[in-house]
Amino acid sequence: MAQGQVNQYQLVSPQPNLKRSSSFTSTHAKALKPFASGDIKILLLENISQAAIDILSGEGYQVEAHSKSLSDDVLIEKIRDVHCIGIRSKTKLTSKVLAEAKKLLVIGCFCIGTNQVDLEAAARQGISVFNSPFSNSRSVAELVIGEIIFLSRQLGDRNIEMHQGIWNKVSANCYEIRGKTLGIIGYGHIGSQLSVLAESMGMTVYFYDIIQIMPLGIAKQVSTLHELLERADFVTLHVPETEDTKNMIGDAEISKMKKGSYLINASRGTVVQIPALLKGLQSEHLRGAAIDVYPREPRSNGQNFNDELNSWASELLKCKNLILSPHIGGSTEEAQRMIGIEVATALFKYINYGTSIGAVNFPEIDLRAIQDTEKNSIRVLFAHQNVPGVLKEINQILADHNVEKQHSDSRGEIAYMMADISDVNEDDIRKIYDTISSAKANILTRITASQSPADKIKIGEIGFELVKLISPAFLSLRCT
Ligand SMILES: NC(=O)C1=CN([C@@H]2O[C@H](COP(=O)(O)OP(=O)(O)OC[C@H]3O[C@@H](n4cnc5c(N)ncnc54)[C@H](O)[C@@H]3O)[C@@H](O)[C@H]2O)C=CC1
Ligand SMILES: O=C(O)CCC(=O)C(=O)O
Repeated sequence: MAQGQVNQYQLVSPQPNLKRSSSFTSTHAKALKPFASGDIKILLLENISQAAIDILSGEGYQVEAHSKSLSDDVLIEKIRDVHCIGIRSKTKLTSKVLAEAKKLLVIGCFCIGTNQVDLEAAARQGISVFNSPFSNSRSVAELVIGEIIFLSRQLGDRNIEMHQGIWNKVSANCYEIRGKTLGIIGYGHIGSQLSVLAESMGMTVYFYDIIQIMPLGIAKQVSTLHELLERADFVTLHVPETEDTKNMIGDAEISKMKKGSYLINASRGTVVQIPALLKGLQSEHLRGAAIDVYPREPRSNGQNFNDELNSWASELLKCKNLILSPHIGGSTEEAQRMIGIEVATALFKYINYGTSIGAVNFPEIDLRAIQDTEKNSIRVLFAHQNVPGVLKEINQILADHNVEKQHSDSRGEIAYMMADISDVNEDDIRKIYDTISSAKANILTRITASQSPADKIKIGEIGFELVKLISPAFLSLRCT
C-alpha cells in the first residue's frame, strides 16, 4: 500500500498454505496449524508492509489491513472479533481496549517500541506480544546523522527560505561536524549503530546508559547524564519510554548542555519537555534541535499538527534551526519490509506452533518440531496463572498419554506450558482439552495439530468437528 493513503482497508481471503522454511520444519518435520486456519482473523493497522500481509494470508488466515489507526470506538468494535492484531506506534492497546478482545491470542507491534500496549494486562489475558527489536535501527541512525549535518549547517532554514524565493547565503554559525562531540543517551541498537556512523565521520562519541555496555570503536561511556550533557556538542536520545525516561530532559538538563549545542529526539515524545526545549531555543542557549516524536501525535496522515493537539505547537513552529519530522525515524522501505517479515513470522509461529520466543510480555518457550514418526500428534498450549501445583494437576491429565516432549516456563504472574502428545484419538483430544481448560489456573488452552495428508482424516477432520463442538471456546477459552 502506498504511503499516505487514508480510509482504505484491504480484505485478503485465505490462500492455500504456502510452504516456508523455518527452524521448525526439516524434511521430516510436520507443519502444525490450528484446526481451522481459515477462521483465524487478523487485523493490521497503520500501513503495515505488504510483506506481512503476504505471509499471514499465505498461512490461510483472513487478513484485514488498514492504512491508518482507528478511533477508539471502531478499534473496540473490531478487536472483539479478531485473533491477532498488528499495530505500529499510534494504536493504544490499553487495558480498557484489551478487555473487549475476548478472542485475541497475540499482538504484533510492527516497530521497536511497545509502550503503546498495556503489556501486563495483555499477559493476564493470555495474549502474547511481539515486536521487531532492531529492524529499523539503521534507518533511525541514518536519519540522526542527516539531522546532525542539517543542524550544523542550518540547512533546514536555508531550504525553507529558498522555497520562499529568498537567497540567504550564510556561513556564520555554520560548522563541519568533524571534530565535534556527539553525546548519545541510550546505547542500545540505535545508539550503538549511530556511534559507529558518527565516528566514521570524524566525531568523538560519548554515551550514557543505565547499564554498562562495551563501547564500539573508541566511544566512551560516562557515568552520569550531567557529564554527558556538559561534554556534548550534539545530544541525541535513544531510550525507551519508561517511568525513568519520562520528562528526562527538562530545564535543568538543558541548562547543563553547552551554550551553542544541539538537541535531537527520535525516541519517544514524553522524554523531552517541549516547553523547556522552547526556552532553550528562544534564549539561544541551544543553537538548534531536531524532533521526530511528540507527546501527542496525529492519528493519520493529513491531520493537523497544531495547538489543539499540543498546546505549544504554534510556538514551536516559529523557532529557528528546528527540524520537525512526523515520526519517520523507522520509515524506510527497507525497515518496513524487514519488520513486516520478522513480526508476521513471529505471529504465525505463535498461532500455529505456540512458539513464544521473542515475546516481550510472556514466558519464552519452544519445542523441536513434531516429526513424521510421531503419529496422530497434537501440541497442547496452556497459558496459566503462575501458582503452585498447576503442573502437577496438568501432568496427571497428560500422564495417561504418550508425551513426546514438554517445556514450561514462567514470567511474573504468567506461566506457559507446551507439550507434544502422540497417538491420540478424537476422544483423547476432547478429554485433554476439556480437563486442561477447566483447570482453575487456566488462562488460555489451545491445541494445534499436524494436518499433513497422512493424518488428515484422523486429526484434521476430528479437529474440524471439535471446532464446531466447542467453538468459539476452542481458540479463546479464558478464565475471567
Ligand atoms: N523515531 C522512530 O521512528 C523510532 C523510535 N524508536 C525509539 O527508540 C527507542 C530506542 O530504540 P533501541 O535503541 O532499539 O532500544 P534498545 O532497547 O536497543 O536500547 C535502549 C537503551 O536505552 C537504555 N536505557 C533505558 N533506560 C535508560 C535511562 N533511564 N537512561 C539511560 N539509558 C537508558 C537501555 O539500557 C538500552 O541500552 C525505542 O524504545 C523507541 O521508543 C525506535 C525506532 C524508531
Ligand atoms: O514506524 C513506526 O510507526 C514506529 C517506529 C517507532 O517508533 C518504533 O519502532 O518504536
